[in-house]
Amino acid sequence: MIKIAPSILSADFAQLGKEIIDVEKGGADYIHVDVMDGHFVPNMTIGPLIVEAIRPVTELPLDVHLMIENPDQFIPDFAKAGANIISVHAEACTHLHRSIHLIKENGVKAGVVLNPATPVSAIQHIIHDVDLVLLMTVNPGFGGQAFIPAVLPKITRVRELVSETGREIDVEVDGGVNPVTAKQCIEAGANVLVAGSAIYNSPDRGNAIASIRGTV
Ligand SMILES: O=C(CO)[C@H](O)[C@H](O)COP(=O)(O)O
Ligand SMILES: [Fe+2]
Repeated sequence: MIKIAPSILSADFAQLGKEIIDVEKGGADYIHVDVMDGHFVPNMTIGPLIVEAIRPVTELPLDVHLMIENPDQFIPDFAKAGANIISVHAEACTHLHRSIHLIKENGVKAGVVLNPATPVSAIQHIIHDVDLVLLMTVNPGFGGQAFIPAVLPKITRVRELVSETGREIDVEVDGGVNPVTAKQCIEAGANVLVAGSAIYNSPDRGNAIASIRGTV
C-alpha cells in the first residue's frame, strides 16, 4: 500500500486550512509538516503553534519532520500540538536512542531521518525502536529541489533492514518526488512518498496525488 504525504511547505500559507482540506479530498494519506530552525538547515518555517492550528482542520495523521538542532527540547511541544508522527534527523541527535524514546513516551509514532550523505549504518542500532525511516532524496531546507538518484540503493538497503525486523515500519522518501521519481522510489522499496511542489504547484491536487501513487 503506497501512502502519499503532501508537504505543506509548498502550500499557500495565507490559506493553509483550505490547502490541507484540498489534498485530503484529493486522496492524501498523511499531511507532511516541515519544521526548520535556521540552524540545522538554512531556512525557517513552522512551529508547534501552527501544528496546533491545523490539527482540527484534518483527520489525517500529521507527519512532522523536524529539521532542527536539539530536537528533544521541542518534541513534547509538537506532541501536545497534535503531531501523530515525529521524525528526527540522525545527524541532529547526539543521543538518537534517547530522542526516539522521548517521542514514544509522548505517545507519538517515532521516525528517524537520514540526509543523502548519511549511511544506513547510522540507524542499524535503532531500527527495532522506530515506526518510520525517512530518507532524504534532496539536501533538506527547501522545496522544489531536484531528486538525488544516488539515494535509490539506500532505499533498498533500508527496506531489507526493515524486513529483517519482521515489524511494519514505513520507508518514506522526501524531496524531488514527482510521478517519474516516485516510481523509482517505489521500485526501490519506499511505501510513503512525500511531495510538496509536485502536488501544490498542480491545479488538480487529486490528479497529482494519483499520478505520484501510480494509479493514473
Ligand atoms: O523536507 C523537505 C525539504 O527539506 C520537504 O518535505 C521537501 O523538500 C518537499 O518538497 P518537494 O517535494 O518540492 O521537494
Ligand atoms: Fe520534509
